[in-house]
Amino acid sequence: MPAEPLLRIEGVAKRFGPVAALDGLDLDVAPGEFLALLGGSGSGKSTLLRLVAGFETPDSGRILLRGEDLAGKPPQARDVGMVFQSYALFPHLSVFDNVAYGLRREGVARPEIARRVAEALAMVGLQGMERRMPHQLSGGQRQRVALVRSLAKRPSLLLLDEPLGALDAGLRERTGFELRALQRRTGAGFVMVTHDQAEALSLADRVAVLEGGRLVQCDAPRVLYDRPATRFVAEFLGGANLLEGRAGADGAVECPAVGCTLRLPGAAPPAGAAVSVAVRPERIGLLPATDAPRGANTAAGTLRELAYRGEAWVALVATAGGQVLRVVLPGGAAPPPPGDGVALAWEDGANVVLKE
Ligand SMILES: Nc1ncnc2c1ncn2[C@@H]1O[C@H](COP(=O)(O)OP(=O)(O)OP(=O)(O)O)[C@@H](O)[C@H]1O
Repeated sequence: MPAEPLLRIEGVAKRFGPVAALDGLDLDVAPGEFLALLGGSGSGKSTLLRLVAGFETPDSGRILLRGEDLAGKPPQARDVGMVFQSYALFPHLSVFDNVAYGLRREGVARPEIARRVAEALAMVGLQGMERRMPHQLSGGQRQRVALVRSLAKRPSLLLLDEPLGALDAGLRERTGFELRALQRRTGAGFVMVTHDQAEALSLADRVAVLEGGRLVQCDAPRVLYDRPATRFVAEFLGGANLLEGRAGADGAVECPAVGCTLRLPGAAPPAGAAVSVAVRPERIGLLPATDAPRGANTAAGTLRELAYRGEAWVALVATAGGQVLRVVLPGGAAPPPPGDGVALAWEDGANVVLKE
């Protein structure tokens, strides 16, 4: 992280009556960084964007853009653009006029407006569509117009609130890639709200996970996925299995709900300590009961449910201890039929010890 972040959020709190929408949040965004804000409904994601854009005022804390405190600065005076899920194009204005709108309001000269609009539309492959009205565009095209409209003023920070939420799955992925390319080309910092974890992981440089108005973890996608800090993050991202146990004198963790012993990577926990461990479903191998391995990180069980998803199988296995574990196998695997006895096995490195 460079010395001066593009955006710095320091201890920001915001209440709406009895609801603490944000509860003392600290977060930095580096210049040119793509940050995703991920969290469940009501976790405070939109409130955070609205505070940065200037549509709401924090109760306490500071918001700095390139070191400048934004307190008291109206939205239009901030070097910040915003894109909403609902496109929010002016229906009675052409594509050209929609993109030119903000530039005209700023008093930019006409030839410069024409140049910037053409450049903006070319960036998202919409050249030649200047005269079209919003209703003559597809959903994906409308969202691209909304995107470049918000970038026409060349803000150093772009806030995006569920920008892909209204698009269907195929278009969502393609527009996501375009968004990413656009971000790289403009060099602007992007902060995107989403509650789609796959979208956050695939597009962002870092993902900030919010829970109840607090930041629970902010890391690169791979780190967040492989090393979730808390139970919430582990469950929210990829539906990890949560195993509870107690450390023995040898450092191994007995897990009665599964009927297994866990061997942890790294330093052994003190004897008697309660330990929570996350194990990703795709890190667990599934074998016929006849090939059951012995020792740590193995469990016996019965295959309860099996679902084919094309690129993967999802299996639910009721373990000897009673807890049901979720296992994801590659689509090319040939799992046994439901009802069969199975054995599960995973490596030490798959055991991620959670802080809380
Ligand atoms: N203007 C408002 N008046 C009253 N309560 C509000 C207002 N705006 C937000 N809240 C409350 O603050 C909390 C956080 O809301 P926010 O919209 O930031 O969540 P979110 O994470 O964006 O949720 P979603 O994913 O559902 O959009 C919620 O409990 C919400 O009901």
